Amino acid sequence: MTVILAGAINRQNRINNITMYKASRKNTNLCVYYMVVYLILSWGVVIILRGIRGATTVTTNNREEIFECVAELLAAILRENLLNTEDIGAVIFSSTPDLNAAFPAAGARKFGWTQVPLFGTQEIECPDAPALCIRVLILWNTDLRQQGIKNVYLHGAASLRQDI
Ligand SMILES: O=C(O)C(=O)C[C@]1(C(=O)O)C=C[C@@H](O)C=C1
Repeated sequence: MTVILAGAINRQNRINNITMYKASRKNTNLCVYYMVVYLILSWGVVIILRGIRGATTVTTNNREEIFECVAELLAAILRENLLNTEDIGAVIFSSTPDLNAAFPAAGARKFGWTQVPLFGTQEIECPDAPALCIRVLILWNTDLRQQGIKNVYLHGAASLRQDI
């Protein structure tokens, strides 16, 4: 009686093991299948952090004018690059030493970039460079190549980088 019972349990164990093995094989196959589909769909789509440069000048060290010019510059960069602000990693502004009436970052917030990390700094005083100048570097997560980036230089800053 005991021998018959032990034989039956052994047989059941073997069946259970085979069933579990088949189930795990099926799961592995499914995983491989999903990985292959994912790789095919994402083929060639690589998101990289790239920089968009821009600069503009104001005519006086005036808060409202700084805000207006920052808004104008950011709007132009958005338009040229079809930017989605969700994809912006961070934005760095610089102002020439003659500009202290307002932070360009405050202008960017007024423009609507409330969730974008913003930072400002002072540009070095270079005698040959345009005065009253606000520069920006936008760090953008994009699948574009460097040549696809449109940099925007407005007003007195238009002469700064004629090569790009
Ligand atoms: O692109 C500008 O805004 C410039 O003034 C040019 C330049 C450069 O030589 O690349 C010079 C100084 C700035 O800090 C950033 C860039």
